[in-house]
Amino acid sequence: MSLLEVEDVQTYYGESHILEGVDLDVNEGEVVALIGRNGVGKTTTLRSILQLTPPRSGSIRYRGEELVGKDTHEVADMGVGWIPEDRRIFAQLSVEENIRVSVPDGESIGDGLRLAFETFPDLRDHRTRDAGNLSGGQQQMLAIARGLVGDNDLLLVDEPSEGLAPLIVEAVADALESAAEHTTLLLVEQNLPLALDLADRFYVVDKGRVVDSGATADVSADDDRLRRYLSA
Ligand SMILES: Nc1ncnc2c1ncn2[C@@H]1O[C@H](COP(=O)(O)OP(=O)(O)OP(=O)(O)O)[C@@H](O)[C@H]1O
Repeated sequence: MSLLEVEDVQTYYGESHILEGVDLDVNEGEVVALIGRNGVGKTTTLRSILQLTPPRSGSIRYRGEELVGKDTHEVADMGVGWIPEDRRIFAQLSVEENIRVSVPDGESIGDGLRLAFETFPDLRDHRTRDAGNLSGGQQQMLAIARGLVGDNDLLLVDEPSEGLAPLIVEAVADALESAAEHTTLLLVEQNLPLALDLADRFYVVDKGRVVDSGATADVSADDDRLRRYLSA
């Protein structure tokens, strides 16, 4: 049994049929990338898993348990974390406070801070700064750190490199690699070389369906196999 099993998921926004039967699996410990053009349904796939936009039909099982029909907070409580495109850190809170509030009730805040700062030493250097004053890359690291200390076994990460300068993208990639030592990652990433570098396996989404998948070791970023789905 895979950690996450998505089967024939059909999701709508109103009457717009966005996901037309998405199938994918994520195994424990893996990094899996969802790739594809703008607007093909990658974010909607993550939102469907989280039950933020509940699918109209299909099945999404996490550790064998059906998520469709649950509330988002129940999915979160089961250990599925989300790092959305807009990162959603608390700009007015310090780096440390942002991490503290992500540690679930009953868990050790000290352990959470240790994990965050060991994984992202850069954040330790800025622990008292307001998160809103961090660079875009540091904010992304903080968002990932918050996901990590949230006691999540699966993190859904949406476009972590978006809007970041190339040097910062490298730092975020390192951060995701560190995160992957602790948790399973399902990653939406438009930056194909980055996605292939980070992930063990990929799924190509096009027009609301998975149209290709495989091991990242078997493809390269300039393969026609991938390019034909990714160029505009
Ligand atoms: N809240 C919404 N209401 C209506 N339509 C939406 C909504 N959110 C997204 N869509 C539409 O659903 C389709 C899929 O969007 P989605 O965000 O999943 O794509 P994506 O592959 O993640 O691309 P992007 O990188 O642009 O986010 C798009 O056509 C988009 O316009």
